[in-house]
Amino acid sequence: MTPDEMKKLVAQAALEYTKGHAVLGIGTGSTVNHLIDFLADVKGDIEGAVSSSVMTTERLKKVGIPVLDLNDTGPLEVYIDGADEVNPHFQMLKGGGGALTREKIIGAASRQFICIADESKAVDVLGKFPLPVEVIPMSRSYVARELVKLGGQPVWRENVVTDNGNVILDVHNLTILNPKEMEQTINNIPGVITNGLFAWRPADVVLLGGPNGVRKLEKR
Ligand SMILES: O=C(CO)[C@H](O)[C@H](O)COP(=O)(O)O
Repeated sequence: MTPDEMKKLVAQAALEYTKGHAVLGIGTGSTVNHLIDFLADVKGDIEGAVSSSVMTTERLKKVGIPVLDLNDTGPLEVYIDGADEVNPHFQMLKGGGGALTREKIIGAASRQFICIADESKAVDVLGKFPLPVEVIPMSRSYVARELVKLGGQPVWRENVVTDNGNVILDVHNLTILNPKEMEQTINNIPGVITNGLFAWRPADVVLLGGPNGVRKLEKR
């Protein structure tokens, strides 16, 4: 089974969590794209979705699902999104697709965060995948120097402008033994909008797709 087939499998399994909810929060990425394709088949049950990126907005509109403003919907019951890494505490490293800030906002505004990923994303310690940090353009070099002081090697994701008009530094070689502390420390650097650690707001349910099917991990 290819990684993409595993993503498709797990996306289909996530449909269970959309039942009974007229408004959904929808993340960004190739796994979520499969979910949107499945949602197209049940769109009669969906009033609309709050989208975490321009890419997701376009895809939702294409399949005929109305895109709603989080300011109008109020708190959401469920947010479904992928991850670049997820640890045994359901803390995630996200933002490979550059949508981390809106993803973090919708995740925070939702009662349940469902993480969908292929099983290669499950790790013991976060940080092998470079940690994305969204920064205001004028602060890029300053923030990069501060990230070096934390032991990382920031690389500017050149030619990428986020949906919020900012830039991204991908931080390599960080040892993230305490994800909550690292999330807070990086977010305290002036110029940082947010970073891709989802430690303070971990997932509530993790669905992992693998060759033997979907493994469902729920918090006790
Ligand atoms: O955080 C993200 C986008 O900003 C994605 O959820 C993450 O990069 C996983 O993507 P994919 O489903 O394509 O593997």
